[in-house]
This record gives sequence, C-alpha cells and structure tokens, in this order.
Amino acid sequence: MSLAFATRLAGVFAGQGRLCVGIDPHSWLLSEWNLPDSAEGAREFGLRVVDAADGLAGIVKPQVAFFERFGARGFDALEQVISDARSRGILVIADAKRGDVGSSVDAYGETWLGDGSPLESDAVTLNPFQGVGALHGPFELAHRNGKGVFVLAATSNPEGIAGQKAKLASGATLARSILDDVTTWNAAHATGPLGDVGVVLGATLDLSGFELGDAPVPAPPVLAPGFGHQGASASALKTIYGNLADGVIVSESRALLAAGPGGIRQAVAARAEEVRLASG
Ligand SMILES: O=c1ccn([C@@H]2O[C@H](COP(=O)(O)O)[C@@H](O)[C@H]2O)c(=O)[nH]1
Repeated sequence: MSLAFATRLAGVFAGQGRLCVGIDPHSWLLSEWNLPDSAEGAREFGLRVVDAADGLAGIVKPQVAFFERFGARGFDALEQVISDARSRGILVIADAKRGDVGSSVDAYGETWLGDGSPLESDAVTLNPFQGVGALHGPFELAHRNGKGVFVLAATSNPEGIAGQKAKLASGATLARSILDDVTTWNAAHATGPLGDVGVVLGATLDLSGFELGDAPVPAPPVLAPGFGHQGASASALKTIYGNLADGVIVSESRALLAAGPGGIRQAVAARAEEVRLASG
C-alpha cells in the first residue's frame, strides 16, 4: 500500500516548505535561457529547473501545455523532466487540467496517476466542468496509488470569476459547490487532517466573494497559482487564504523562471524563505 499523497505532502510541507516551482517553458523564456524553442529546449529547461529546485523546494509543477505543443517529442521531454524530479524525491504536480465524461477521464487518470505509466506524476490538475462526480475514477485511482488530484474551483484568471462565483440552485457558488464535493469525497477517504483531493484557488482573488464557508474537514490541499507574475505576494498567504491557509501550496512560474539559468537557484532559495516566513 503506497503512502497517501496527503501524508507525503505534509512531509514536504514540514521538510522543504510550501513553495512549488512551476516549469513553464514559454518561447520567450527559452529564448532568454539561450535554448531553442523546441522539445529539446523544453527538456533542457525543465531539467535545469528541477536541478535548481532540488533541496530548496519540494514540489514542481510542469505546465503540460508547453511540452504538448511539440507533440510526441514534447511528451518525451516531459517524461524525462517528471522522471528526473521524482527520482530526486521532488513531488510532481502535472498541470494538465484534464476533464471529460467519467469513462474517458479515467484514461487521463491512468496517464498521470497510473503506477508505471510513462507520465506518472504525484498529482494532476483536473477540470470539473462535466461535474466533480465525473472525476471520481481518478480520485479512486489517486487514493489507491498514493497520488493527489487538484480540482479547479476558483481560478486565478479574471475571465473565470463570474462563472465560478455564480450561484447554483442550492444557493452555493459554483466554487463552493466544487469545494464541498471535494470535501465530501475526502471525508469518506482521508485518514488524517489533510485530504488527497485538493482544489485550485487562485491567489489573485478576493476569496470572500466566492463564499467558501467554514474550514472544510479534512482540509483540502490548495494549489495556489497567481503568486509572482500574476501579482499576488507570498507574504500575503494567510490573508488571502484565511482558514484554508494550512493546506496552501504556493506556486510560481514566470517570476522565478525569469531569473534565468544563472539566477534561478538563488531566486528559488529567496522565495522559499519568503514562503516559509509567511506560512510559519
Ligand atoms: O487558476 C489557475 C490555474 C493554473 N494556473 C497555471 O499556473 C501557472 C502560473 O504561472 P505564472 O507564471 O506563475 O503566472 C501557469 O502554468 C498556469 O497555467 C494559473 O495560472 N491559474
């Protein structure tokens, strides 16, 4: 039986802290890093970012889109980046944002959370547009394999706010309803204070407008993009997340990656310390 993702995540929080280094090989970043805008460039970029994070941050988040654009070679590069990070004991959250009817989303689950799958990661982001219930296959697989899932609930981009704040017939906002569904699942499966299924809540948002309610039990891990380049500051972590702050993973991509190959390790070290102070 694998160790639960929640347990592994709690271990990372205690050991290396809450910083997650995003691996987003944008064309312009590859150019700044003197790398070709190709699968080979993305592979080299990803491996260097993993190396820079090693020992300083316990989590990385490759953005699948930036590898996928190179087709089969991009996926080959991504496989190597994921495998390198995991072999160093760094947790990998594949930011793939998959979603579909249950019978198809199960295959996405196998891809990212399957034991021995070429793209096997520690957790994956999923899109609940077709209903959180449609994602139960990957939730179950995650639970069996010691993996995690992060379900989009309130995303960091302004275009998502209106729909995610909209009220359902129950009176709950869509974001609240997603959080409640995740909490119900975690309550039936978690063995500790943290669940294996988390939510994505953007750090750029005023979360009070989403009416998320009291602290859920068990607490969901919260993947929190929006720090750095999108404007949120790690020092405001507790103010932004309130009663959800204990589960927050602070994710930053461009603000760290823009430091370039010569400065990335120092940038990660500085941000890791900032996050440690903010979450202490
Ligand atoms: O709500 C969301 C969900 C995911 N993302 C992803 O996180 C990173 C953010 O990158 P930065 O450079 O730190 O802005 C990127 O991969 C997004 O696709 C998000 O931004 N918001």
